[in-house]
Amino acid sequence: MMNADDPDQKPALAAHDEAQAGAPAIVDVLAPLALDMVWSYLAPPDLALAAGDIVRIPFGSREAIGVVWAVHPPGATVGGRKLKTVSGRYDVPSLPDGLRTLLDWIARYTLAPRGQVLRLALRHPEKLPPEAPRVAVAATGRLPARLTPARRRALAALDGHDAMSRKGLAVAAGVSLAVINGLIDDGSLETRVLPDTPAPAPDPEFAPAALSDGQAGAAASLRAAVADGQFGVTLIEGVTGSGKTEVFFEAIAEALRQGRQALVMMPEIALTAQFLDRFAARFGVRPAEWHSGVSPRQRERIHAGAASGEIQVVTGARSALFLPFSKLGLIVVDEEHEAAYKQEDGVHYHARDMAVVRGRIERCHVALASATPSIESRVNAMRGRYGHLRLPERFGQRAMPRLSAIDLRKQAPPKGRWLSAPLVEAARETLARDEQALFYLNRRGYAPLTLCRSCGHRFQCPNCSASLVEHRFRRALICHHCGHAERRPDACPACGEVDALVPAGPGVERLAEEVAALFPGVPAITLSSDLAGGSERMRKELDAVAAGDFRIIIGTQLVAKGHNFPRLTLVGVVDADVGLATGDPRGAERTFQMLQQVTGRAGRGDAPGRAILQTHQPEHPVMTALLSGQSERFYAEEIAAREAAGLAPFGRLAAIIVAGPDRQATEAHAQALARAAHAAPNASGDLVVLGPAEAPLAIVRGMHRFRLLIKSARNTDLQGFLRAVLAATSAPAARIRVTVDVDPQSFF
Ligand SMILES: Nc1ncnc2c1ncn2[C@@H]1O[C@H](COP(=O)(O)OP(=O)(O)OP(=O)(O)O)[C@@H](O)[C@H]1O
Ligand SMILES: [Zn+2]
Repeated sequence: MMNADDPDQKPALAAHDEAQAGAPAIVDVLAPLALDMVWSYLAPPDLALAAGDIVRIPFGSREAIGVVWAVHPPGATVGGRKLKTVSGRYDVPSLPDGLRTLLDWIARYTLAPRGQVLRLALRHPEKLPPEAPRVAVAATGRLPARLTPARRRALAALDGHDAMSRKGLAVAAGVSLAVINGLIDDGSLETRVLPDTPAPAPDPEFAPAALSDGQAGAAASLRAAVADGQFGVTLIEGVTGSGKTEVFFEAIAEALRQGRQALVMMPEIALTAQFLDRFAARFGVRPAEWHSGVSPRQRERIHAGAASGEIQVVTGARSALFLPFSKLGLIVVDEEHEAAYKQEDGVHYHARDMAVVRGRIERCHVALASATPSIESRVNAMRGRYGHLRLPERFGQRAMPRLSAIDLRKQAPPKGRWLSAPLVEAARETLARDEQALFYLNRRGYAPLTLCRSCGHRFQCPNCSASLVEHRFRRALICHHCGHAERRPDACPACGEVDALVPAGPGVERLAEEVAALFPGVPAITLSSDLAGGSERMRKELDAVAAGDFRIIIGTQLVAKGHNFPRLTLVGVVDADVGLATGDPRGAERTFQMLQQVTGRAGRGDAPGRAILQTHQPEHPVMTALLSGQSERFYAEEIAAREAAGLAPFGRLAAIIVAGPDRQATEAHAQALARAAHAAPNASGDLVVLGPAEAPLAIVRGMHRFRLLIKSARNTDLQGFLRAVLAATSAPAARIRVTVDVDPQSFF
């Protein structure tokens, strides 16, 4: 794979190399290690290296992969040290300038070491076996010696076709492969190697939708923004079912007409799966799909295609942002408010925010779409920093779902049950009309807690300060934080009592049991992210739901947003209060968004929809805003509260998390950091240091966690301050890890 190893592939020497013959160029190479620095190497005399090239370098006693980050001007020397020489260059696309600028930017913003950030974009070139050639069979015109009925059918099925694959022909003719092979042996069919045809390109004129007036106005303004070819951001805020997808499709079509690429980001794989077919209906072919489940060969193709420009549209989760696009013309961030865009380990970056940064670097337009925008994007739009397009009504005169609440304090379900009588009644009516009902509960597994009735023992994770969640289907108690799993014992491990263990509270598996008992024989499906089988299986299940194969859906947040199930007319939220009392400063915003999204699944087809919230606090501002349809009021109050508290986007926040196996040593280091923070120069005088405090999830994976919060005004150099604090604190003891989280989203 390496150029340097391949005598036929010696690249031509660049002009300045020839002029400097004898004085090899010096390059700085960044390696994908959790370190901030680059290393200088000599370029091999026969290799003209450029910034972005992916190379192999001698590194200690081994070889490592790295990326040329800078090429020194000819004649430069480095400190008199004896430099090692780059071993070779990989024959894969190099990282384009825009992408390297983005990676440097992310490193500066998140404080993650540059080498660690590089890992987001660098794929280790893999040695894949050569691709099997695609072989087809074609008729030779010669009749076989013996013409059986099966052989006749096979030859007839080929009539009018140039060539077909052996398997395709066998299926088309309804014969076995042996029949086809016999015809090849007899000389009636010949095999042909098909040329490698490039993937068909999406066609912007394939099947444009007839847009509503509102959509058409929004689409025109986005098209103009894309055609303009400059950086800019637009927030597309449209109620659930308003047809935001059709609007951003027109922006994608414009990027394609301009000969530029488009990236469509979705918060999770379940959404990309459904998007593929909708895209194909509009543009004639599916877009490239990029996420962790894609095969290595496909990844390599997409990587190369993004770099060459041959792949024009990619849809994917967070990591698609780091593909080496060569002529990006549009980035769409769908469901921009989703917390899943924030990466919570390794490099703590927010993919929506970094999409805006990449858009600025690539000079392309960025469209953020949501029915329930984040407070940050909402404020940016209100202040005119972002364009703001609004679709206040559903497409096709469809009404928004009718919302009502059930006060669980007054209408509690029977003991050990979770569906109240009015909700069950509503579901019966829905099923009688041949429509679908969705029961929404954002809790995976059977029960969130297992208790001993005899002694009160609770099953806790041995590595985390968290309860074990019973998963009956997998016959295990599982920790949702570290993955620890154990068998559910017959006797209580604390008191030895047999048959005394009871599940407490519901998860979707338990809810499914209740549904089966209440609605015997009604086809139901439980959908949660535990579903085995990856994105293909997910796509099939979601298609089956959309086709109406199931009458009842029991689901977690996986089914709450983005999906379009035309026959779904009732959404029952089993526990609307989950997420309100967690101590998360974003709890209200998150709950509001989630409930708005999930209730928005109802009534998207011809029949009107309704949604029922089971709650213990119908007077909570989140519930009253939802029930009265006053999202504006909710946003106004949330924005005012954020402003008063100096939180984003009005102020800035960063967390420093210290984690270590020994509680005392960990806390001591957190305190040392706090002392350094109080002593560090605070030029603007507006920095506030809070903590250290034990994190709400005090132990995760056996590591004790302490957290400092640092608050500042919007224009303060928060990163500079954090850097100074880290530099002023002596290195932590072995095994203590310090993580910086700028703009934290999670407070556990
Ligand atoms: N112009 C159009 N012509 C035909 N059908 C349309 C059009 N616009 C939207 N629709 C249909 O309306 C439904 C809702 O559209 P879409 O899924 O784009 O909504 P959305 O705004 O993305 O909603 P959500 O925020 O809930 O995901 C879909 O079934 C879509 O096919
Ligand atoms: Zn655990």
